[in-house]
Amino acid sequence: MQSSQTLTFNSSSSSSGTCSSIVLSSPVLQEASMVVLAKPSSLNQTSLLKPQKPTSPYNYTIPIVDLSDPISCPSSIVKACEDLGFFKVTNHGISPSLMSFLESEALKFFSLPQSHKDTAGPPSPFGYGNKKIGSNGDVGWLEYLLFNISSPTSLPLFLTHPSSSSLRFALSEYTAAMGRVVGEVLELMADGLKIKPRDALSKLVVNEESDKVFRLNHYPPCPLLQGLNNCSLTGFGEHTDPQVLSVLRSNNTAGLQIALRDGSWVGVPPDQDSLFINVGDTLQVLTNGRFKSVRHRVLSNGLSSRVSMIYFGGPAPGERLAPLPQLMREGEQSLYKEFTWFEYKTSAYKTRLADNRLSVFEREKKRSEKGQQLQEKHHQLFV
Ligand SMILES: C=C1C[C@]23C[C@@]1(O)CC[C@H]2[C@@]12CC[C@H](O)[C@@](C)(C(=O)O1)[C@H]2[C@@H]3C(=O)O
Ligand SMILES: O=C(O)CCC(=O)C(=O)O
Ligand SMILES: [Fe+2]
Repeated sequence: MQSSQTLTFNSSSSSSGTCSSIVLSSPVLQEASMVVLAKPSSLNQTSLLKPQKPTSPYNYTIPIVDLSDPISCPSSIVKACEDLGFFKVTNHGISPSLMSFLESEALKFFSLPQSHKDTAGPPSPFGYGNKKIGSNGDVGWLEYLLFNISSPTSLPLFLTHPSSSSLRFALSEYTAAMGRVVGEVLELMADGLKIKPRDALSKLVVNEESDKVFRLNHYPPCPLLQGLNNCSLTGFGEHTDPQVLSVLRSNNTAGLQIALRDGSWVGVPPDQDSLFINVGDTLQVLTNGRFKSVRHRVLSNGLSSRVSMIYFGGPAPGERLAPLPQLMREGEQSLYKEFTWFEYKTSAYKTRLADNRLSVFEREKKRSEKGQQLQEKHHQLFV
């Protein structure tokens, strides 16, 4: 087993960075003994640094769905969701100026003094967060703003201040546009799945009560990492998104990776003009596992700042979630016990980022199904 050494450092002097201490474990440091450059902080036991495999991060072609091509869209959406649970959307109609306006407003916020930003946190679960993700011990090299955009009254206090009016305006324009994109993609998906009504999926996430969450992530550069080859920093650890669909837009800084079905990781080339869609756990349930929620993470090389904005389209708290009957073949059993979105969220918030949040809702396989599976395995092995 590979041993790892520890380097704890402080980068609080970086112009845009606010992260303090992390621990490195890398092949580069194999020969080094423990080097402590700064006073350890509460996060110094967390290994955020990963040795990088020397393969090209872009050795896989991400499926592209061109929204201006209504003929090919439905089937290409379904294929991408079956193969990967992830795709890139072009010609989505969102103006580049709206995307860059929100990006610059987000950067303005993240450039404020730490003490100012801290007044908008800690996230519980909404608000400003720094390095800590969720409340169960996950950490990453990032700071973020998390908003519940389902109801205007749940916006954080700092956004109601006149000095935040541009950010508030950018957020409201952008999230409204994202709501329309999610609705359109889900209708095209229903067309591709050949199910009726067309809004069978979209109606879950576009109504008044739907649970809509929005996230602005800022991954600051990490100057002390520069020059360390083959190392990367965990910005956001691996996970699946809980909702139906998530729509991500980032600046042109790399870092996002997705897991293929065989568990290998591939880098997603950044493209600030496009949107990236993740299948979430809920869509996996609605399709009875035909679509899988995609595991993804953000690793950064510490060189430049990454800004991402993600819209998470979820159902209403009381919505009962089960595979859509229109998608079930004759005799097909649901893989999941029925549950409400409220029940799923309550359970999800007790989990760590990397956990499989659907496992508690999986149905126990019937004896006959288990027997059948064993027989199939036996057949594959010995025939
Ligand atoms: C560790 C956690 C953070 C998270 C809530 C959770 O307990 C497990 C799911 C996490 C996640 C991942 C996708 C989204 O970024 C997020 C907002 C969500 O809905 O589920 C986060 C949650 C969070 O950051 O609060
Ligand atoms: O910042 C990114 O690019 C991805 C972040 C993410 O997966 C999330 O916030 O759920
Ligand atoms: Fe995510």
